[in-house]
Amino acid sequence: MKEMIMQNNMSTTLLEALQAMTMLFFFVIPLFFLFLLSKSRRKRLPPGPTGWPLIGNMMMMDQLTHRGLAKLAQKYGGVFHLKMGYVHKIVVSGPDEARQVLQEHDIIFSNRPATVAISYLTYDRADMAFADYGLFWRQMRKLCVMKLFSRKRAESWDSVRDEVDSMVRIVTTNTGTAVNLGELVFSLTRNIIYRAAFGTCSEDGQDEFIKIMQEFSKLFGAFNIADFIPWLGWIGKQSLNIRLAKARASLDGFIDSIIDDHIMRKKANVNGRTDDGGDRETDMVDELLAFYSEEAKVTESEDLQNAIRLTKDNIKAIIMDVMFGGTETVASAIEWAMAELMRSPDDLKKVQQELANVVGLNRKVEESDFEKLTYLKCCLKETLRLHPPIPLLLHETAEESTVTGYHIPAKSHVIINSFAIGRDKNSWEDPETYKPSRFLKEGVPDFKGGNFEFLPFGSGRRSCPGMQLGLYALEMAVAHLLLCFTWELPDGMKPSELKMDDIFGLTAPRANRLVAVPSPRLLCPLY
Ligand code: HEM
Repeated sequence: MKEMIMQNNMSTTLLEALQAMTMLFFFVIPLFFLFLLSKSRRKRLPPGPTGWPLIGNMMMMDQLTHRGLAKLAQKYGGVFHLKMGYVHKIVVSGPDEARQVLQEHDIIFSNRPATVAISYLTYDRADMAFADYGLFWRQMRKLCVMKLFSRKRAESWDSVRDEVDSMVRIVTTNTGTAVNLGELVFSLTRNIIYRAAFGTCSEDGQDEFIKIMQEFSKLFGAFNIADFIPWLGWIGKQSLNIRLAKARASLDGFIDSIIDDHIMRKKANVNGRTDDGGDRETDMVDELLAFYSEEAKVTESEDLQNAIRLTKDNIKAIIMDVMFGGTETVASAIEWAMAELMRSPDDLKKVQQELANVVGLNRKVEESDFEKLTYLKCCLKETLRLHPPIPLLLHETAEESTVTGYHIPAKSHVIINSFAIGRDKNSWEDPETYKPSRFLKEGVPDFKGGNFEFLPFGSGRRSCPGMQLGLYALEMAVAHLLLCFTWELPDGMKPSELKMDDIFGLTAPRANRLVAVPSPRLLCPLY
């Protein structure tokens, strides 16, 4: 009996062991392998700091500056990932990764991210800079490049010359005293663009317009939770909407009257002539009105006139693009160029000697002089390398893609850190040092070709359409400031004491305005 019970117990244990083994072979092990397989197949996002549930890395919001992101790139590499609420942010900080984004997969990466504020202030992306890549953007860009920024539009180039002359005149009357060069060059570029856009330089109008632009700029950068977690959009919605509506109403009030005035002149058939019958320069509003219609239209046509019709909202939005794209960028480049030279007296001496040799001290700089002003060009390139006026290029993916093997989801916000790329230690020797002579060497990257180590104007489809005009204004302004004056820092300040901090916004200008004391240098009065 005892034996029978023991035998029974043994067979039960054996049965249980068999059942356990069957479970293991047929369920647990296959499940384990399935798990491993799915893990290996799961798309691998680029590395990055671990985030919190729902908010992701939103606590790191203050690090989303060109310097903060460059620091994170040292830890996580040339492409890394952050999650801000529901939004994937992909940060590109290496030249090879930038090449993949801007060249290899450029169509996928050519959209622009737009916040609630940006969409509202650009009349639902009726402009070029914030329009997504597609037919509308393509025809709009063609129009802007051919009609607004081209070298053929001599009026814009003339306004650069005239306004540089006015600036030199102001400095001439202030020689021997400390001049706020920063303020001066900011008003120079505002005058250039304002005149190129509206054909006038009225100071009252400009003051009002600058205030409107400043409010736009603040709203573009304002934090709004709806941009990251849409269902929390009710927080602060009312006050933001009031500010947005007020800002756009001021712009409407300001530009509508200018547009109406231009339309009236066009109807009266006096376009191109002043009231007294003389020639009137055509401005950007005139150029855009040639495409005006009550309803917007865009077609595939090769012929520009059939390709696109613009409403007043389109015209207003494009004018804002030009104002934002062309003022702070050029002004901050001129101010940084002068500051770097003030801190590097040997380079300053070399450039001034070159100007004296090529131009002489008894005439103004001509456009044809620039090809011989080699060292000046090196100094400007070195400035743009260390201080790219737009330090972060903002793109968005139209569909999912990959960068260096990592998965990039559709609708990711892609930040190309041009500031970090210009200081990449694998691409540049002694990257933090201002050394213009590096550009004298053969094979050093330039921003005009397909080099991804140096991206002050971006590269590919969304690169800067105003580059030629911007460079012309930069070269003209710096060349005249250095040809016509010698410069000293105020109050006996030594070059090494000049502060070089920047601030982060749409552009990265100097944190402290550059102040310097000019002395006359020309041999005869030209101004
Ligand atoms: C030193 C001067 C300038 C610099 C460094 C500069 C730089 C840039 C950069 C980096 C971009 C973005 C590229 C990208 O997202 O990949 C850009 C775009 C743009 N820039 Fe400039 N820019 C300058 C002058 C100008 C001027 C003078 C204008 C117009 C008068 C202008 C109009 C624009 C516009 C409209 C865009 C948007 C293009 C698009 O989205 O298709 N820029 N610029």
